[in-house]
Amino acid sequence: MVNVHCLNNIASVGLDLFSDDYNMESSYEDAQAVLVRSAKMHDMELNDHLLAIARAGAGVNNIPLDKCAEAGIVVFNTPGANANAVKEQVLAAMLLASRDLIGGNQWVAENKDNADIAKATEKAKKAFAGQELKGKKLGVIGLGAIGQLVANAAIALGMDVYGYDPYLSVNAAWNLSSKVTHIVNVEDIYKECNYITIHVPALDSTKGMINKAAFDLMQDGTIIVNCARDVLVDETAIGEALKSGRVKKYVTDFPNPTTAGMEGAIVLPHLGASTAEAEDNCAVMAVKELRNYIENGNIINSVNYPACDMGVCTATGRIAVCHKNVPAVISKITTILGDAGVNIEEMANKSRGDYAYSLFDVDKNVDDSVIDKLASIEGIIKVRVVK
Ligand SMILES: NC(=O)c1ccc[n+]([C@@H]2O[C@H](COP(=O)([O-])OP(=O)(O)OC[C@H]3O[C@@H](n4cnc5c(N)ncnc54)[C@H](O)[C@@H]3O)[C@@H](O)[C@H]2O)c1
Ligand SMILES: O=C(O)[C@H](O)COP(=O)(O)O
Repeated sequence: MVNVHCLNNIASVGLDLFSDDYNMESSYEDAQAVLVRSAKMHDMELNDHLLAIARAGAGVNNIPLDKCAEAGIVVFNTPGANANAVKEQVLAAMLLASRDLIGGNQWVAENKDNADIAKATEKAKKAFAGQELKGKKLGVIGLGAIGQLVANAAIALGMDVYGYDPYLSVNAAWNLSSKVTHIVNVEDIYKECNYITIHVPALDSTKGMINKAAFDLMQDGTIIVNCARDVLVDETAIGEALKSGRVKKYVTDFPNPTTAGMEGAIVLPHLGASTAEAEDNCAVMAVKELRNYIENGNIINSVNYPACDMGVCTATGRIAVCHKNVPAVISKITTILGDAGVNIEEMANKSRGDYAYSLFDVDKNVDDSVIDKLASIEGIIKVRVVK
């Protein structure tokens, strides 16, 4: 039985994919597999039997990725599974920032008892007039799963779209409309665009990237949309930019003591991925990733270990090894297996930064003493008999 613990609510359509071999009632302390959305895991203990964590979503800044890698815990996310939900929210955000629908709706609520509301409307409505998206310049920073969908949708709405992503994957580039103008210096986005939306992960290199220097380059009345993470925008600087009129509206999905109530900000309670469709997609993908890792040792969509996929094991046994990406680990493993009379039928060895992962399909069952010998090799983090 494999113990599973959910740190957040995970859609049942995903959880239903676990077979009877999984115990869904496990505590966190006993879990071998954990499912999480935005629960913060940085200060949580990582138990010795924890094999994998699946983030049902995109951002993984709530998970200590290096600490997990060091403990041989493979962390997965679900790339693209909630991208359409966020794209639709970004479109709504741009519209809410352009047309004062919120103010207009509030006016109606405040005047609901006025018997002459229909007449009053025609006088009052000029206070809520707005501008159109068509023909405006939109800068998209980060053209991954979400950014590319936003860019393409904005093209369809008649916007002039500028895209910036120095690490753009080939797949993302293929999916991007050829009408998107490729921007090499992010400063050009700040200088040129009426609307700017950011879709990059929260990393040391991206924190505070939209800062005072960026606002100083912008035109008056720029609209900023942030459905990625609060830390990407310098919130003191955007408060000042809103006061000066450099920024007309800041739509953010991340309330905190600074943004909640900030004048000129439209603040949403982290709703980007909160659609039934996105929650289902993320849950299904996360559970499939966990099962594939636990049952086959395969790693697909990890954010701290390399991809490694040998399909379903047809040999007698399969051994999975999380290890440091250092010389001679593989030769030491093959020597120990050879000395034990075990033949390797197939193997894979992949690395990612400081860490590596290897799978060995072998012709006989390997006893505990051999596994212990493998585990004692310098640089080996975790050895698991998958089959
Ligand atoms: N509001 C929500 O509910 C919600 C939902 C999903 C994702 N998110 C956030 O949005 C982020 C992006 O999600 P995604 O699914 O598009 O991820 P993704 O990994 O598909 O795309 C991220 C893109 O950012 C690019 N990038 C990285 N550093 C950059 C930089 N310095 N400048 C420009 N581009 C850079 C990468 O090359 C990549 O193409 C997530 O990391 C998460 O924080 C929020
Ligand atoms: O990174 C993400 O996928 C989003 O921020 C969604 O977070 P949630 O799953 O907590 O809604």
